[in-house]
Amino acid sequence: MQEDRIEAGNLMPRTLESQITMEKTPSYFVTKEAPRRLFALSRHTKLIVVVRDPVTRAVSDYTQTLSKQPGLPSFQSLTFRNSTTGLIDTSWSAVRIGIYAKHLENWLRYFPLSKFLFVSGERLVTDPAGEMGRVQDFLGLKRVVTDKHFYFNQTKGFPCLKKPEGSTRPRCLGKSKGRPHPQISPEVLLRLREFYRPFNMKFYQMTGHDFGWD
Ligand SMILES: Nc1ncnc2c1ncn2[C@@H]1O[C@H](COP(=O)(O)OS(=O)(=O)O)[C@@H](OP(=O)(O)O)[C@H]1O
Repeated sequence: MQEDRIEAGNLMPRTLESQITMEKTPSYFVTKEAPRRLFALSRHTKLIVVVRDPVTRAVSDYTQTLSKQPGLPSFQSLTFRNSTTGLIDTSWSAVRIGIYAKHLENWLRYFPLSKFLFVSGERLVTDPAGEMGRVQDFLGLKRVVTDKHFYFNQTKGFPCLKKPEGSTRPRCLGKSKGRPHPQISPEVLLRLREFYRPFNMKFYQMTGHDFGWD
């Protein structure tokens, strides 16, 4: 389905001169054929990628799958191909997706770096208005969304919108965003952190931006 959407440009809504069409599919970033297909469809497309610490991302991904499949094996058993040697299972999608440098390499074969904006998932939580400012600048929009639009909701533990479009009431993201994560042994997290370090360094180098994950 997702691939059909990208391939069949005519399925995208028609856009007036004054409008921007946006499409959000997280899996495009990690889909091998996506850059080629998007390039064929529209080589002038601007690309926004939200990235967070790949270790936390893996745990978040696992938490999401666990909520749908309660009988899922432990995070630890899925992380390691061989627990004695500590060999990481890079075929597990929760691990593979966080190797951002590899995915970006695939995209850079078609799109120059100037077409990308990398949004920090961490800063999106600590400074949503700041990150949204960067997004609006990148898209060539007036800075309409500012800190006036956000407040920190203590119960949710995340920033929420004071007054979303078409509503008079504040709104937080849904229950599936910002769920508590299961406790994972510090040794497993450390091993994963070591695994990602060289890929993170490469990613910082490629993007010219240190995301501070180490
Ligand atoms: N404002 C606000 N409210 C709630 N959650 C927030 C917010 N900003 C960022 N986040 C983080 O977004 C994470 C979920 O986003 P995903 O990338 O998994 O979403 S998506 O399913 O790919 O669309 C989600 O991850 P988890 O904490 O693991 O649930 C959040 O940490």
